[in-house]
Amino acid sequence: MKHLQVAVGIIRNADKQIFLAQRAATSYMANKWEFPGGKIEAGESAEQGLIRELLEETGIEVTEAQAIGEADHTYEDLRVTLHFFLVEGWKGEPWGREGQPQRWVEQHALVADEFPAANHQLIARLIAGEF
Ligand SMILES: Nc1nc2c([nH]c(=O)n2[C@H]2C[C@H](O)[C@@H](COP(=O)(O)OP(=O)(O)OP(=O)(O)O)O2)c(=O)[nH]1
Ligand SMILES: [Mg+2]
Repeated sequence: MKHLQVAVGIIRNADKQIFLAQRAATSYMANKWEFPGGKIEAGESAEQGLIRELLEETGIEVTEAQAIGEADHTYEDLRVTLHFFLVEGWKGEPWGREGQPQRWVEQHALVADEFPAANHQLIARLIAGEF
């Protein structure tokens, strides 16, 4: 089975709102909301992948990122390991650079069911205010 290493950015502003993007209608797990990010390439660290993906997908230049854990999950035909980073410092203003719908959500108002299953445990910890 294919196994992807994925860097994921929880972009959080001073009002404790988190930036979300919606997956394309044609993608795997279509229309789910997600934290921006993507596949870590060969030779890249997780943090390097994060920085590259957030620039590609949201236009920001990450200046502060803290690793807050990993989640391993197997979907029907795909295994993913998500490397989560809390991003609280950046240059620019995030936007859906690849045309994806976007929104800011209060950390405590996140809804786990809007996300892929691999995110559910982390969403619960965010709602509980662990970070
Ligand atoms: N970006 C992101 N991916 C997630 C999350 N949760 C989750 O299960 N995934 C899965 C979906 C994908 O199968 C996998 C890789 O993400 P991706 O599709 O964004 O990869 P990418 O940006 O490199 O995509 P592409 O260049 O191939 O279009 O991780 C999440 O919160 N954010
Ligand atoms: Mg992506």
